[in-house]
Amino acid sequence: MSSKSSGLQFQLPLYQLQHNLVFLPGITYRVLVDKQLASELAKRWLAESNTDAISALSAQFNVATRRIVACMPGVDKAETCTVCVVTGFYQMTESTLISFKALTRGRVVQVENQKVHVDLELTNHQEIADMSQFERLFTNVDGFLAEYKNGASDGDSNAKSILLRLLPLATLLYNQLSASDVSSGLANLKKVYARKTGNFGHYNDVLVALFPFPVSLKLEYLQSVQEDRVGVLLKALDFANRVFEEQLNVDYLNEIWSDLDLKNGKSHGNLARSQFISSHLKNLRALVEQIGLAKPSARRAQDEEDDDLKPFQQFIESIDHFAINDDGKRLITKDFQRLKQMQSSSSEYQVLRTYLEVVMDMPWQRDDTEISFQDMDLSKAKQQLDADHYGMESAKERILEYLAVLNLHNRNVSKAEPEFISDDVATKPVQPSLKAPILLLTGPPGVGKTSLAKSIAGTLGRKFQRISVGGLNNYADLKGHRRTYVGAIPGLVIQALRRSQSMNPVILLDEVDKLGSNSRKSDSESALLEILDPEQNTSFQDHYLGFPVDLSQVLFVCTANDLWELSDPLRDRMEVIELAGYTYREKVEICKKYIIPRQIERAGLPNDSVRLDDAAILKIATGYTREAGIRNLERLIGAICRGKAIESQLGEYSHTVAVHDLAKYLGVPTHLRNTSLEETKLQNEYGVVNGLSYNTDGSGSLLRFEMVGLPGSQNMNCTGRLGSVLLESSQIANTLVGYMLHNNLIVGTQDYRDELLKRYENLSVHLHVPEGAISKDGPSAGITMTLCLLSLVLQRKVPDNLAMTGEITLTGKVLPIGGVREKLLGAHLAGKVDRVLLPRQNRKDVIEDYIYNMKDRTFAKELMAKLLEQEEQLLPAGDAVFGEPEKWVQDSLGLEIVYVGDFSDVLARVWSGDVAVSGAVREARM
Ligand SMILES: Nc1ncnc2c1ncn2[C@@H]1O[C@H](COP(=O)(O)OP(=O)(O)OP(=O)(O)O)[C@@H](O)[C@H]1O
Repeated sequence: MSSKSSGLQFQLPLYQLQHNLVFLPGITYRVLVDKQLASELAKRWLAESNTDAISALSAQFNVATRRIVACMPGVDKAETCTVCVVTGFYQMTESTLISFKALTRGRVVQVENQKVHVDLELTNHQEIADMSQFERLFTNVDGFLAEYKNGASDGDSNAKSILLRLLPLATLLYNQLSASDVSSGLANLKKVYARKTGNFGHYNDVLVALFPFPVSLKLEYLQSVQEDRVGVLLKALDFANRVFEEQLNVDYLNEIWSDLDLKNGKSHGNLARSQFISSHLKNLRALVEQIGLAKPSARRAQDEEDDDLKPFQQFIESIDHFAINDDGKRLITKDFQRLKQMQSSSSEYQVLRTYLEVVMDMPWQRDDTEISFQDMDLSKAKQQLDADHYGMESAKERILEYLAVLNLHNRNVSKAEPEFISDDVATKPVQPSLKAPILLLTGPPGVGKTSLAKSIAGTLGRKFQRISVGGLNNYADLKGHRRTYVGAIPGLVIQALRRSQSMNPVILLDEVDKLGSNSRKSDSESALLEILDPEQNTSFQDHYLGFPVDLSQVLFVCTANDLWELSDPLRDRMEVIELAGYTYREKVEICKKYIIPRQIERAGLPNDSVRLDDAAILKIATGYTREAGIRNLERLIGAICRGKAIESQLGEYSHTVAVHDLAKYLGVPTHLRNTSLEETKLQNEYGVVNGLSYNTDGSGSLLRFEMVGLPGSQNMNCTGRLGSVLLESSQIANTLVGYMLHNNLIVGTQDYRDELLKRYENLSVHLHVPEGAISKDGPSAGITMTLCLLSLVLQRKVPDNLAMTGEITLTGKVLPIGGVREKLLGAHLAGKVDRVLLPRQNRKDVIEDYIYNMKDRTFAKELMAKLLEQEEQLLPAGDAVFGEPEKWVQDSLGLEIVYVGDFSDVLARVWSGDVAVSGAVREARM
């Protein structure tokens, strides 16, 4: 310190200042001190206050109080301290406010046991030769304060000054320099320095204390020896002047601001500016906090915010290890940087945060983890499929084939040498992509499509996710909404991956045939095509994520009720596995083996506590439900089990449920007796024929065609929501019957033929197909309609135990139709019918169905080859056949199949030869 030591040495109590505090003589400082620390300090002062040294010191500085303390600046091994007198001591709730009036500097001689031995500086003499730095400082301060103030009051008119206010340093300085005591102090000093001569020691101390110089400068000034002190001060002034003239110069700032446009282009200029502003605000906050202006709560909020972003930060730091597309990595990192700059209260912050949360929550594979495939034991997979599902042998076989293929794929993938893209990324092996075929399970509702898909996931040990795509109208549902939309979310596929927390789950796309309304169908379908196409789905673009995602490890399984509702491109991408409905016998078996045990468990009853006999199950299947699948059946069994659960708690309990108990649990059956096919009292049943239909839900059913004749002239009126193809069939029927009558093709006397023709010519008919709620279409009612009309003209009843299906041509030829399996099942489920007329060419379908249901698959395939070979020989002759497949249908469905090649066959079979046509109907072709 002073080269001239005062020789006045004192031992004073020590108060260690915080690191950012430097006390300079001539100023009174108020400091908040922890309550406990303050009381310890007070004790020390009191203990020391009666010493002679303190009395002498009080006298020296002419202070009344004897509470004198040496305040040490917060640096290691400080050489100088400030000797202060405590002028105030105010107890507050949480802390104590102490006022220190700084008296003089003291050179630290020794520090010991909370006491400091100091050599006091008694004089502080400083003269200044050149006052220009001081003048410059005051001019700069005045100019700065005015400019800053202008910006605050001018509104938008003074854009330059607003820029100034963006600078944290400017705001900080303005806050400090415009504080009332500082500004009045500076104004007084200005006057003092205007005198230009004299001892400025005391004023220099006050100037340094008042002016917001950096703490390091203040410390240097405090510790400097008297001779050097002016030099240090001038250095500080020069520093401050340069800050005002360069950093806080409005024109200079304006240049930087305009530069943002030049560097980033006009379109990105705004973004750059907003970043500029937000970074300044952030810096400002940090600065304000640093000097202790920010409230502790604000500080805490900032800390919390940083903590809040920590998981994102960690994710970004390790992003290179995740199997995320390079574009994606870049985008995510950029978005995170943007998030950091944003105000947490802004709405965009929330949107971006949610986005990053979604991205982070995706089950990204780590690049360094190798995908390991376990070889699947196919016999175990078969066991599991058998354990989960009854019957459906062919479907299970196809699934096993599929699993075997998958297994081979996986083996090849794990054996394949990892490819390396280039030397610089050589550490990242590229996983060869797996192109698994996509399965499509079709069939009526409740036949086990969903549960089969679940079993596949189970056998593969993969997670299972179901996405119902039925009714999806919007492309964005599958592919996500762009982030610009309010409430945007990722598409269903990405959501499924996120839910399953796996990049290789089995995803079931349910009801792909019901995708979208007609007008929007192609939209959603093209999204589905992209997802299902192995070539495209390695880089699937979800709009929300905004970068490509690899879906090639996902196993997609689709379900549909009606295969033909799918567009060709979609159908072509998939391996179709058809599931048929169940016969009554199969339903009984499934009920006993699967449904009843499952429902007993769900009802919380002990095993085997509900026993339904076969007759009761059959009654439920025929009287309460008549569906192709077993969903309702299961629901009803569930109702019985719940009824039993109540009984078990009320006392009397019997395990068995017989037919007569059913009403108690299930109420009135939906089908009491099949009355729909019985005669009415109003008229003869001429013109009523049972057709067979294939419904949009993939099931088959019996459809009654009614035709009534009225006097008229060959008008035909059709009702029952018939589609255009059915209406065409009715015209064909009319023409064909007319042709047969006009050409006397019906065998009989001429009078009889004439009478038939007359009857036909004076007839107007009305064709109605009941169940008007359902729209009907398709060509397969050709023979049914023709027979209806003929039955009316001949006035001959068609047996009601007979049902038929087949397309008819104008030449009377019967053409094959689709959905044979479902139609036969529909006839079976309807009851009453025991004979079915099928087009001869549909025999191959009956053979297929027979083979489909055989348990021994190897034998089944051999048999199929044999049967098809026979069929090829038999078919051209159009012979009537009744072989093993027909016998199987008779045994399992109770239906006799009769094949017909043309309409004469139909007549022969329906009326047992009583009605015949002479000559070949084929001659009608002219
Ligand atoms: N062969 C079967 N063996 C055992 N249980 C079966 C069988 N078929 C179906 N189920 C059971 O029937 C219920 C309904 O099946 P599921 O939901 O899979 O039908 P679905 O064909 O997917 O119907 P939808 O087309 O309406 O979605 C399930 O509980 C399933 O386990």
